Amino acid sequence: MATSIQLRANGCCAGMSKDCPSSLGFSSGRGSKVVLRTAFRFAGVKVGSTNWKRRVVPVCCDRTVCRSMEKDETVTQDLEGIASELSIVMKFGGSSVATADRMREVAELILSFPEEKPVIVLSAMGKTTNNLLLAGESAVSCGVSNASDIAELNSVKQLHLKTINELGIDGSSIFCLLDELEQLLKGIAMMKELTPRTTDYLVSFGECMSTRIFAEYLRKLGVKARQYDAFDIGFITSDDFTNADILEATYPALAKKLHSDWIVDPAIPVVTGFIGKGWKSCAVTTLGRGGSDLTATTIGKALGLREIQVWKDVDGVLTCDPNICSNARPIPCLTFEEAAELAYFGSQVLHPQSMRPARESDVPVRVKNSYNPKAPGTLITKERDMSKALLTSIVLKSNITMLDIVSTRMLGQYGFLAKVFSIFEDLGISVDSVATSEVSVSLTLDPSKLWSRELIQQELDHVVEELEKIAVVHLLQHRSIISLIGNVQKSSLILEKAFNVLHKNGVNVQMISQGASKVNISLVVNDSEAKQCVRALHAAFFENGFMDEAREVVVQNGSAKSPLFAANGA
Ligand SMILES: Nc1ncnc2c1ncn2[C@@H]1O[C@H](COP(=O)(O)OP(=O)(O)O)[C@@H](O)[C@H]1O
Ligand SMILES: N[C@@H](CC(=O)OP(=O)(O)O)C(=O)O
Repeated sequence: MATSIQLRANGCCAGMSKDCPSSLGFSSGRGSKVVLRTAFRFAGVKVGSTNWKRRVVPVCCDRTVCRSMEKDETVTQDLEGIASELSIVMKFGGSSVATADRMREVAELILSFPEEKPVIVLSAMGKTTNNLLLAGESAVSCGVSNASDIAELNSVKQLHLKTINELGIDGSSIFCLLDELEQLLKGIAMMKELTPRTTDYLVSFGECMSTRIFAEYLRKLGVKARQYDAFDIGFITSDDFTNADILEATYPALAKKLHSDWIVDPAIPVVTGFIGKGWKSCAVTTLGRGGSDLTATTIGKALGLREIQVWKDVDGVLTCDPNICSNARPIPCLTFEEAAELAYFGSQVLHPQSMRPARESDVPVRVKNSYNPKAPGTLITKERDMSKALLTSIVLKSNITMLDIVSTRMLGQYGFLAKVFSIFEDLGISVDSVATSEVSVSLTLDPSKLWSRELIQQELDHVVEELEKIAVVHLLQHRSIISLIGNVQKSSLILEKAFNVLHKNGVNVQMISQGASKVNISLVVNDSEAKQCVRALHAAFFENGFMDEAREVVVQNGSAKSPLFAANGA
């Protein structure tokens, strides 16, 4: 049963005690956390919840590790050059690699950080994913003989061929993929159906092409680069086509593959964002729209990297969607919790699940603008100084459905809420926000279930039918959730200001919910008035000197030092 494991890198040394094989003490050194995490992943060892301060790491030994323990082996793994070499992950979204010129600029940007050894994650070029989805839809009804003429297929072909041409690269791998894509569309036309599984295979061509083109272009510039399809290197997912979850086995598999390739032959990895491999089906899956952000944070966690950079076409996470408020401005710092809430409640800037791996591994995420690299961007970390923070961002999620459910039974009856939620569970419908009293509950349903598909009227009718067995139900459609993300410790001030604005604009709030997360207050209003409300709230909180006004009130009240009225933002 005895064992000893020694891990050394960057002046950090770790050793597992013979007497206590389920925990591991280590002598700390610079970067020891990262080194150890990387080491464990590399060795396929699962680490339980860590207590780094006490220098004890509980290790959940899986069978392979236990086996090596029984042999009383001493495993010494010199990690010099593993944890230190690949340092950051840089993800570039579709807008950042939309054309040959953009690819050139991105390559230049990457090379302007010669001290970094980055893992690159790319999305499909520009609107390629949308075009592939439209091409698939057209194929279902166009007939086999017309499949080659689908307009969106030709847009995809033209964009990629033009890019190859302009970058002056060989591109033979892309010609093969474009042929394969056309065959696939003919197949869809023949079958007259497009299943979620085929949809994922279809859209995967976008990332497979963009990464091949970019890696080849880097090589043309004299930079060693290696292209990877995520489904070949250990991105193991659930089989929920179009919206798959990353499974735990992904982390050690990825670390092993990327590290060992690097050791044998160092070359910048260029990895397809957005896609994975279903663990049962072994078919290509996708992580939901915008899923390349999640690819990047998964790699950051797997390799224990120093930083995850997500390069977009805006100066970071903004105080509001710039398409709604042209005056939206960048937020310098956010916590993982704030960013996750913002993403979950509809901000398109980050994938809803993408903060999870970063938060779990405590790797900071930086959101930057590839069109304006000098802009500082947004830094997302575990904690930030909230004493000066009030409202961070306003997020709008439109076209949601709200249900008002009032129990038909008397006050004091137990089990009402349990019954309501079991109905949603049985029907597989996710609930967003909830406000409740003892005999009634109002809740909102996400119609798009995180973009994977629309809730159809039939499903809604069925929910209402089931709920009507125990309650009086009002189904309210065309509603919007306005989420106020910020310091909910200061909710009274936020709500006072918000309701003032809404009252002035003649808007009646139909539901309020303040989540346990303490970073989000959600207000439900009619779709028709939502954008106007968001603009008015943004103007009041971020544009009209509200904080100066608030400070004045405090000064008048003789409590100028109250943190409630400190300047907004980070
Ligand atoms: N709060 C917000 N902050 C920043 N961008 C936002 C916000 N809400 C919506 N957006 C939109 O998200 C876009 C960036 O996300 P996305 O299109 O996924 O970028 P990429 O394709 O480069 O990854 C921006 O162009 C902007 O229009
Ligand atoms: N190409 C995929 C994945 C992605 O992440 O894209 P982007 O980074 O451009 O949002 C999509 O359009 O959904």
